[in-house]
Amino acid sequence: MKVKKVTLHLVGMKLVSPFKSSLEVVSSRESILVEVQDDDGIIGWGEVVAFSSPWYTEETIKTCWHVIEDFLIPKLLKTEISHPDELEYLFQGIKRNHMAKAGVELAIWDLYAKNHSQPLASVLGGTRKKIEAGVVIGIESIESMLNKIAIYVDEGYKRFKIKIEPGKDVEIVNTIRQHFPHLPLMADANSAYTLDDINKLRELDHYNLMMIEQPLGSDDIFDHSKLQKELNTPICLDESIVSFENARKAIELGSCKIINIKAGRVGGLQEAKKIHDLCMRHNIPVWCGGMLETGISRAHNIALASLPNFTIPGDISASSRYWERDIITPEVSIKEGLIEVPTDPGIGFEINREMISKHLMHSRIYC
Ligand SMILES: O=C(O)CCC(=O)C1=CC=C[C@@H](O)[C@@H]1C(=O)O
Ligand SMILES: [Mg+2]
Repeated sequence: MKVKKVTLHLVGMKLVSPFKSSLEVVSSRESILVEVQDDDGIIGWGEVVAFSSPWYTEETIKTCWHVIEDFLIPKLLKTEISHPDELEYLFQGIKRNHMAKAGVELAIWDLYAKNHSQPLASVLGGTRKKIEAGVVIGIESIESMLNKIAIYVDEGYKRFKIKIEPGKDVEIVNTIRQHFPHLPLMADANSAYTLDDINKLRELDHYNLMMIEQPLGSDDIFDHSKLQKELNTPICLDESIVSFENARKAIELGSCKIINIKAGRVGGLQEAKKIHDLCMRHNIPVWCGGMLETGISRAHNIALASLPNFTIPGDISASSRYWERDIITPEVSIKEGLIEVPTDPGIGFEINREMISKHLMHSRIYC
């Protein structure tokens, strides 16, 4: 494959309702859509999932645009590629900037799969025809969280994640458990606690949570290893796992029993696959995280989650969970809590260019 043209589209989309975690309230979302075209006119799509400000990781939409434009695209346009795994080597001189790299890498995977007339899920090694859908409820009033959970239960979701923070944790979990005693429930703290909060975190052990996601510092696998020894509830790491090497060390230290894999956070689908395989060898189940993304990244997530060790429903919900109208056709929908893995080549969804134009803030072509 020889990429002859790259187009970056910056879009801005309003969420159907604001999403609050312990770190930030997100009401609208900027995303960079990466469109690559090869010599034969075949097009692949990727998405950069960094946010506009560096609250979740250090990257932002602006840093990603800069890194992609000034460093990644010039390398890409100069190089003949036979497989997406070659990008790791091509981009190795550029430190970190995982979300920028992943945006480009995802587009190359889509292009590669379309070039081979294969669904992306198949070329990644996926084995599932359908994946189980999970949904996330941000920090809101307890009444509103209970209402939302009831609606999502009716919609068939298989796993429910709530966001927690100090002062909005045990009481909320306790109330939810009173109303939904058997709900497959987990809590994500986005690093809001320290080891000083160990008694509070121990209280959560009484509520049969599937896991507690990222309770401690985003770069702290050591304290997580201490905490996991004190808790019965499995710890799942999100922000702390930015590479295969992190995952290896976290597993060796016993810092977690579950890992949330996001292709954007780890630099792309190839690294995500490597972490998946490592976890599988160590009996660590994984699930696919979400980033309040458009249908393009959501489609990549569906393909990734079709791999065999994605045994826990991820944060992959219907397009309508976040968007009035998504930018892919058909939109992602849930039937009996399941999402079908597309069988058409590449990501298996059409891109709705009209919707992209509607939300376009800026675009640029490189060739
Ligand atoms: O449904 C989704 O897309 C997942 C939403 C979600 O939980 C998150 C999105 C982005 C950053 C975080 O707050 C977070 C997470 O930590 O997993
Ligand atoms: Mg998380």
